[in-house]
Amino acid sequence: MPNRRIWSAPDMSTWDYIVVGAGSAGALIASRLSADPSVRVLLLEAGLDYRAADTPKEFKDRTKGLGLALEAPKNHLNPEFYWHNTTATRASGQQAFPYRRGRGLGGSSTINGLYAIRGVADDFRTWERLGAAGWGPDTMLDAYRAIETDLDFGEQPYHGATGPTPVYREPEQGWGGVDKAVHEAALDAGYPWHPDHNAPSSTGISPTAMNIRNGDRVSTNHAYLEPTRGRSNLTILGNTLVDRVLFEGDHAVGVVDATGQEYRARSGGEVFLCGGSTSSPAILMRSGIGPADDLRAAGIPVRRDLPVGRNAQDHAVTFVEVPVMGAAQTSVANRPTYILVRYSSGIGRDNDMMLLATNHNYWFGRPTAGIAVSLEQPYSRGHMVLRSTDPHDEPHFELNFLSDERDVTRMRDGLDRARALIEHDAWQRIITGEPMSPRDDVEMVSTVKDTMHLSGTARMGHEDDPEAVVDSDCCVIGMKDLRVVDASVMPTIPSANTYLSVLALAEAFVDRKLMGAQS
Ligand SMILES: Cc1cc2nc3c(=O)[nH]c(=O)nc-3n(C[C@H](O)[C@H](O)[C@H](O)COP(=O)(O)OP(=O)(O)OC[C@H]3O[C@@H](n4cnc5c(N)ncnc54)[C@H](O)[C@@H]3O)c2cc1C
Repeated sequence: MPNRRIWSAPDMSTWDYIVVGAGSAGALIASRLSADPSVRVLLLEAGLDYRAADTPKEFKDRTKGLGLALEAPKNHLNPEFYWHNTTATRASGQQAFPYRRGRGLGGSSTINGLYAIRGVADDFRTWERLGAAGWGPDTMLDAYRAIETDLDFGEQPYHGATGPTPVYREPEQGWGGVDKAVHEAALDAGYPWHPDHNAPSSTGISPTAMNIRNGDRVSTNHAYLEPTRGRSNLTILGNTLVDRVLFEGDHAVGVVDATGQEYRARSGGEVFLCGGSTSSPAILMRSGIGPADDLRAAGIPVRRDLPVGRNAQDHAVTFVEVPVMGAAQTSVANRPTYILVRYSSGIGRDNDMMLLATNHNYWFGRPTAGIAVSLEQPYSRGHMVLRSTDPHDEPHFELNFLSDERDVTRMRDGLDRARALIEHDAWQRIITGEPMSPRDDVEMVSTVKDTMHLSGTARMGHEDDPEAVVDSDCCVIGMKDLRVVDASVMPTIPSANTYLSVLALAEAFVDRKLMGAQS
């Protein structure tokens, strides 16, 4: 696809805001900030700049993009839309594995699985408790409302009806046979039904919401950049791989890309890193901001000793796989899952566990169906390894899944719950063979997978907190005019797939910044 730039020879001298990364958070922020015609915004993106209507067909589809990303080898993936060399070792004893991120306008929102699930109030009470002042449940609820048009429950006071991102749930007629079996079995097991998992305090069985309209993906390129990219004060530059931040003293004054090209902010302007939880910490480290020992080992002069790349969290997932009749595997658009079950284990906060109906495992190249067990509030923590100072060298992550005994206990219990559901008559009507699942904890650890929801690698917190990288205004601690605003700054991963929470975080950040500018 050609790299289309609709601007002509912008004045590159100075900018009020330089936003690095046109993904989920970056697209929203650039779009909202450029609503003020008096400021000049530069949005730099490593991947393609393209019009939303040119999104490849496989990513518009509500099923295929997800399947392709999960386990497919590199040559099955549309090369322009992924970062290919980021890797992660999920758990002790496992091999390093490609860890997928989206590249190009929309970032991961162009390739993700479209689950549109909010975190729970308890998540944001925890953020505040960990020092993220002002990031509590009320702030996040306002932001969730602002970003969405809920197509099913938009009239409810806790939903939005005019935001850029549509949220849709497939009615029961469209579910697969496995979705229906999970629904029936879970009801009989005593899990409550709630038609809207995004309603405050909801728990139990719900249809999974998706950010689609008329069956098609709505990425941040569609929702935020397409309507605003014609603004004369917003310049989007694709194919621009940012290497590091430029400083004068403690002030960030711009960035430099991998070719050596510099982009400068005007005096008092700012740099926002929105490269996502794999890239923003790497840019910080290449800029001399990170754990001092790691920086010295990489030969990078230390500008500021901060725990960048630590605190890495993702939702770990294991499976009970079951051979089922072909007819039970089909659903509208052949999507693998329309039903989930959330519950509280008693070990974590509210809704710390999730079971996902899986109509088919074509993703993994196997003919089975089953139930995925997802640990929504891990206690285990991982970290980033910067491979080199070359910006083309993507980082590696040691995720350390199930390294905390509380995670092992909950995952073991989750597998038991999934196996119990499969004993139900509803399953016995569709099952054609023996269920398969990890036989013991060792097998569980050796087969656990990630969900590509990496968060927390530049954690928000109080500026005196030795574990914090940014303060509650997302400013890098000890530096000036430099902020990180993306999944990296989440103090703990929310108890849900991360996309809506990243958008809400970016939305709340812009509100906070604009309020600050007025006061
Ligand atoms: C395959 C996959 C499936 C997922 N499924 C779901 C799901 O179903 N539901 C859900 O809620 N969440 C899902 N997620 C997670 C969710 O999409 C992410 O948490 C969220 O989109 C992250 O937003 P972000 O802004 O932090 O980063 P991103 O959206 O990844 O944006 C980062 C942007 O920065 C750019 N960038 C990075 N480095 C540089 C650099 N050096 N210079 C210039 N640009 C740079 C990138 O190319 C990208 O465009 C999935 C993620 C993946 C990868």
